[in-house]
Amino acid sequence: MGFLSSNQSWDPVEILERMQYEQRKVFHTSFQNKCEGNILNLSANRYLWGNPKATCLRQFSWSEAFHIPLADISRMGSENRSLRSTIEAFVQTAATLAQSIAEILAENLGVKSKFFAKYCTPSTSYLRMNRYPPCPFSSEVYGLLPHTDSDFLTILYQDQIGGLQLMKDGRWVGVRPNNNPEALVINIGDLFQAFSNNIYRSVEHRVIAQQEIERFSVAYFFCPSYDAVIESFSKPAIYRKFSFREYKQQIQKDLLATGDKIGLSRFLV
Ligand SMILES: O=C(O)CCC(=O)C(=O)O
Ligand SMILES: [Fe+2]
Repeated sequence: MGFLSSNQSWDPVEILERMQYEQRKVFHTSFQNKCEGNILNLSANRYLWGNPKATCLRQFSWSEAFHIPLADISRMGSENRSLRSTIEAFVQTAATLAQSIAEILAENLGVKSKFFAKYCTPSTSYLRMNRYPPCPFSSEVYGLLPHTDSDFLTILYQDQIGGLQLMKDGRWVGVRPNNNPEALVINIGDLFQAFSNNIYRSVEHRVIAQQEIERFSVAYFFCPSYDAVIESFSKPAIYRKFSFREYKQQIQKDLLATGDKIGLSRFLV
């Protein structure tokens, strides 16, 4: 048995180191390969770069990503065996953590809910590997445009470079990389904001581009199945109830029409 088949016993630091190594390897293949090859053999090529809707530098994200529906992991072939087993190990840990945090956050609202166990599973969630290449005009362009995440919560692992910022009391604040190599960033997403009736807020965040060095991060988006209905735990509800499918479709529609995600304000009562 090789090292990679024994991932059950990897410790967390090992998983994160492996993730960084594998991520570098796949991003450092040619642009053409990433764009045209569907190299991860997903149900559709989920390689993204920049922002197709940008009409000026300020609207452009100086980054590339693989956005992986976790239901597709089983499709990843033998040429990606080590990446796949690393993602599986990462997901196993992140999924357990996300489930516990979601339950604790719900209990804190006084809700003892089976919702997350029922509707949010590893196969309904997503993994996004991000790379931010060095940017010659880093003061004029974002690494990743300001946005909120369209999920319940996000578990993010960032390397030591820095650049992530979040909006706090009307100001952008840096989320500096932690010296602890196991540190993860937990982010509340739009769905928890709706579920908690604005008690928890989906944090707006962005990534600053770096001039000299590349940066990597990996995000686990804790999402429900498409038919799950998200509804406020208390009355009167600020947002009408909606299915996750409806939410995603509305975001796509708005993105196509305006170039921007409008998000929860579409669902105000
Ligand atoms: O790279 C980061 O630090 C943030 C990534 C992020 O916000 C995302 O993938 O949604
Ligand atoms: Fe994000």
